[in-house]
Amino acid sequence: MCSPISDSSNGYERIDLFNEESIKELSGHYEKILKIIGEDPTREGLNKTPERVAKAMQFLLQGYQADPVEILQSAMFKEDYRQMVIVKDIEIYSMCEHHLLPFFGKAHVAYIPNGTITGLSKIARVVDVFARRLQVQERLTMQIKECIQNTLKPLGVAVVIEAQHLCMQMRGIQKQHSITTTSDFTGAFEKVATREEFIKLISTKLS
Ligand SMILES: Nc1nc2c(ncn2[C@@H]2O[C@H](COP(=O)(O)OP(=O)(O)OP(=O)(O)O)[C@@H](O)[C@H]2O)c(=O)[nH]1
Ligand SMILES: [Zn+2]
Repeated sequence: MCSPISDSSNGYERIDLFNEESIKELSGHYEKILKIIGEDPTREGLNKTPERVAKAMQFLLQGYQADPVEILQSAMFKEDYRQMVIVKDIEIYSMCEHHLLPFFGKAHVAYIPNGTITGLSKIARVVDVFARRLQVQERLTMQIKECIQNTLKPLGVAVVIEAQHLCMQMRGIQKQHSITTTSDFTGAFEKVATREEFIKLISTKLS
């Protein structure tokens, strides 16, 4: 595991994004891949590519190095607000664990506090931490829900993710316009009326 670059306890800033040892090792593998696909890794356009890809992978998969529970715990405030809090249209960029190709779209997250609220940005950070790992969309949806439910202990959590999968667009079945929607709910959101209010609010566009 990489060593921390900062002592911050918010669970995200301690990520050591560009770990030299793993970049070197990854670069060696990408150089071999370039050769196997019939390229010349020494030609001008490619000679830095293995390192660039290694850094890109470290960036895209940085979520393994962050602790989402710590992120939420770093900004929890006692507050008596007991209505729905929704953070919607959180853009996600994740990587399909079957093909190592991106899937991307939006996450909508809601919770109903039970005496404790969290910083709004922390919700988006939690989404990012789980998205920046190898994933399937269903697990990503569940992990976000479970993390918020178990850490904040609200009256309920709702998560909806809408995403396009490049493995279904650029290759394989090649369906360019298909969108996958996943959702998961706990507690108060199991009540149909509450869930409908959430769905209505995430579907409404501000003018
Ligand atoms: N449920 C789920 N499936 C996913 C996700 N991302 C990719 N997949 C699917 O994972 C499946 C892997 O199926 P396989 O038959 O083992 O792989 P494949 O031969 O490459 O399949 P095709 O994509 O159909 O060509 C495919 O159906 C993908 O569409 C995801 O987030 N959730
Ligand atoms: Zn895939």
